[in-house]
Amino acid sequence: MRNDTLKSLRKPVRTLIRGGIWLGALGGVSALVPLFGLAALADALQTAPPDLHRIAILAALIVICAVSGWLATTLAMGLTHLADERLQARLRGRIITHLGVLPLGWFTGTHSGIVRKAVEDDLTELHYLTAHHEVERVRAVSQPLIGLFCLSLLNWRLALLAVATWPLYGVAYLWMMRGYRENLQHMDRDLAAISAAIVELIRNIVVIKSYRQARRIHNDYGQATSRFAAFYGGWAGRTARIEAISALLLSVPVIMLTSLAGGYHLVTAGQVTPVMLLAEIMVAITLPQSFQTLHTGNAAFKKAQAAAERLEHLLSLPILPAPTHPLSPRSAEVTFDHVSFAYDDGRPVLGHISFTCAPGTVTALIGPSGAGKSTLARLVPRFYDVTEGAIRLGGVDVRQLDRATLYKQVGFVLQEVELLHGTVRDNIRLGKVDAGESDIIAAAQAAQIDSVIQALPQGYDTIIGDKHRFSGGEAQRIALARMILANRPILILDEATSSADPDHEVQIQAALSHLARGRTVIVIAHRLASIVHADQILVLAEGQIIQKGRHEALIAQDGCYKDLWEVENRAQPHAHPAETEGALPC
Ligand SMILES: Nc1ncnc2c1ncn2[C@@H]1O[C@H](COP(=O)(O)OP(=O)(O)OP(=O)(O)O)[C@@H](O)[C@H]1O
Repeated sequence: MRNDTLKSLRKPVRTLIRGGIWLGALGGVSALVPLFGLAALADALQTAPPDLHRIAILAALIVICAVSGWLATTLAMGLTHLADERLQARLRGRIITHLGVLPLGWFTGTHSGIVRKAVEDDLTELHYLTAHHEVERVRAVSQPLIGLFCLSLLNWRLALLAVATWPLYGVAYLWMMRGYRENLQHMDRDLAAISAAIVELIRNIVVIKSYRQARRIHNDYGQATSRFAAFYGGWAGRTARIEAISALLLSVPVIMLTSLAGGYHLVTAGQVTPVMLLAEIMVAITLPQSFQTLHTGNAAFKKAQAAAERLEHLLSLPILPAPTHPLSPRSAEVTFDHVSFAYDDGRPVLGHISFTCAPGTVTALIGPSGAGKSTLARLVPRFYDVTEGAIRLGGVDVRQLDRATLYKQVGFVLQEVELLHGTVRDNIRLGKVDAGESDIIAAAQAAQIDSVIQALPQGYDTIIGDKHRFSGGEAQRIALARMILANRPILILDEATSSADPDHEVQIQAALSHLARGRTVIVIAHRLASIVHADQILVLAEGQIIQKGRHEALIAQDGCYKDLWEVENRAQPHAHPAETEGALPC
């Protein structure tokens, strides 16, 4: 299965790789000819008088074979590098295209690591395999085989002599690899424990320090590293000793000594000539390199297989289906028609939700944490597709709109405001790429952020993330300015005031009022005070709408909303949203 994945990924460049493999084999074999040629040359030089014609032919043959061997190898590498380049370009293209059609919801999870790993690490693993390993491997296999075959043509004893130390090496190698897989898994587990301790330390550093728990976390980290050191020290020590012995068995001096000792007997017994022995030595000393190449190549191959599987997984993630006959919405009305939704785990998050947002009205969603407010709001711009029912924009199912039309209709400002690395101007201009300076400034003014930007030494040219960082509330107002510029008829605002302090919240509310004017807005709110004028308030609990209506109507009836209103009014005027929310009675 693993091999199939790798094969199918590399199928488009298979011909180039095969060409590289054949040329690599040719290069490996050609590189052997000079070795035998040198031995024959030594023989020719011994004869008296020297046969100059034979010497010249041999010398020319040696040079031609050495050069053509080098050429074949270079060409082989050229072909495999070309294959790799095409494969990388193709895979990058496929990744980018696929990322472009994945549901937006996929990106809100913790998936950025997968994309980074795919684009950086996994493609690099494939690079080594495609561009280098195939040619190196075919050389590593063909050279010893042909070398030994030629030696056995001269005298089978020479071929045996060339591999005399191999059985000992084989035993040492098998000994070294005993329990390799289990030990590797053990090592992975220990390393994962160390990583977890580091991640825990970094992620929670503020909490850890403020509660003086640094020592406990250091202890966890210390124990994890000690466990790893104890295990790895034992394994690596044993392996290193055996590796040293096996390396010695394949070292040039040991091979030469063995060849000379064995060769001496063969020469004195008249079974081979000294020149034949010279050829044997030259072949024998090239063999360990082949072992080394096969050994490292095998590890690279396994890594590439795992990388191919990860890439295949990424590329096979289900995409957001595109309509075959896209339609256009007839108005900015939003309708939820018996919508149910469950994430991949299958647990129902929303059940049979129905409501309509008339064009140009504000609908507020409230409810306890985990009620499904964000999920509901994110279904409109198709972060995910509904499991049952339908969401319609201007009477058209969102699944019948092509992506460009959908995003032209629906704008969203989410909990995590994303400002890109670039100037403030460019960040606002994202809303409308051809916007002029006056439009940008007008949008920033409407979003109550212009004065903050103007006060910066570089104003709208300030690079975000370089020397300047905006506060959460400021970042949100920049995102709102962007949205004002984008001028979408339908807006989804998810907890747009959550990271603002009370002073900033007033400004954000002003920006929101400007933005909401004349648009259909669905806003997730944590403070009821900010939504008392909403045209419609939906109270959600456990994925169901439990109350619906305007503020006045809702506080006039017993229920969750009235309780919440009382809790909020009893609480300190500027309670943090989460505090009020934690006190939700429903
Ligand atoms: N990507 C996801 N995969 C699986 N379950 C999820 C995912 N996102 C949210 N959930 C679950 O769906 C339910 C509703 O979550 P959601 O974020 O929509 O609630 P919420 O009312 O917006 O909460 P909050 O006010 O805390 O943001 C929760 O049980 C949550 O654990």
